[in-house]
Amino acid sequence: MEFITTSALTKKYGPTLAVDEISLRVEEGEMYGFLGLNGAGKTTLIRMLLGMIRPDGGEVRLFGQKVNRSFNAWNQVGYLVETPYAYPNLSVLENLKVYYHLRQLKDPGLIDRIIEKLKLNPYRYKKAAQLSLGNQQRLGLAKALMHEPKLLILDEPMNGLDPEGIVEVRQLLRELVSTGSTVFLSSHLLSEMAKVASRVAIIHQGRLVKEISTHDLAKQLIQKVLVDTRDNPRAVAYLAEAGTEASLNSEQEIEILDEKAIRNPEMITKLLAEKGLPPRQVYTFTEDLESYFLHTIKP
Ligand SMILES: Nc1ncnc2c1ncn2[C@@H]1O[C@H](COP(=O)(O)OP(=O)(O)OP(=O)(O)O)[C@@H](O)[C@H]1O
Repeated sequence: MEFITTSALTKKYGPTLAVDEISLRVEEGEMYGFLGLNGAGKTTLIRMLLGMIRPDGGEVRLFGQKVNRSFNAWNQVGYLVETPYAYPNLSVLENLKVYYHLRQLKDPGLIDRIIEKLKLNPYRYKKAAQLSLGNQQRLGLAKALMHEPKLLILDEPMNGLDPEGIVEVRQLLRELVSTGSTVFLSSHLLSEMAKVASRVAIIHQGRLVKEISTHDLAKQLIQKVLVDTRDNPRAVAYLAEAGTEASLNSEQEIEILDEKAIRNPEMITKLLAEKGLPPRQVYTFTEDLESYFLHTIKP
């Protein structure tokens, strides 16, 4: 079953076409990524999915039902859009209680379970306004998830989280999908999307420019290993002798595009260490959305 269907969905702000005839289909059980640079139109589309703003053209259907005033399945939808906290002067617990009552929920255990799940226990009595951005984001996610919706619509859910928080939210989203939820999430971070979503729509200036499986997207991304030693020209020569093509980039770092090295960068470390040039730094680089646009989408 299609959980989200948009048909030629359009929104204008004056002369700006924020969303320009976007048609999408999200199937039940998918983790669907909505990827675009800042200002691409992600938030505008999400607001239309949630019935927060009216389209100027086209329509939205959730679970096959048209989103309008008589749409009656909001209890099956959880969402997080931009500023996550609603009541800055209330504590985390009070915020969740308000939300519990607003949603007319009937299972008091839900609040404790969601606090546990989002690791908000240490901040239970802290005012929302005093939380770090990452914990505000967790509180927003707690609200989105508390009523155990079938469909989650999340605008940049990784925003403000530290690397550890990103890994936790990533795991949480995967867990939700593995237990049958459907997730639609937006991001400007291509590498993050490639890790979580199964399919990705790429939008640019309001238009859908590509819909691609993350498996195929990963194959199209430029990856390389960057290495720094105390004598990079000599290291490049050693690598060439060993059959690994390498070159110096404009920063005079060693750049290796070889697939084997990308899969196993330790082999480079080992080889150079044996030649007396142990690397000071070895890291794998995966291009970002701007760079991907440059070689695929922009003419
Ligand atoms: N209320 C509004 N009034 C006028 N223009 C708007 C409004 N909301 C959005 N826009 C414009 O519409 C375009 C799309 O904005 P939108 O916020 O949807 O993009 P986004 O992809 O979510 O970007 P960001 O990640 O920066 O929020 C932008 O050019 C933005 O300036």
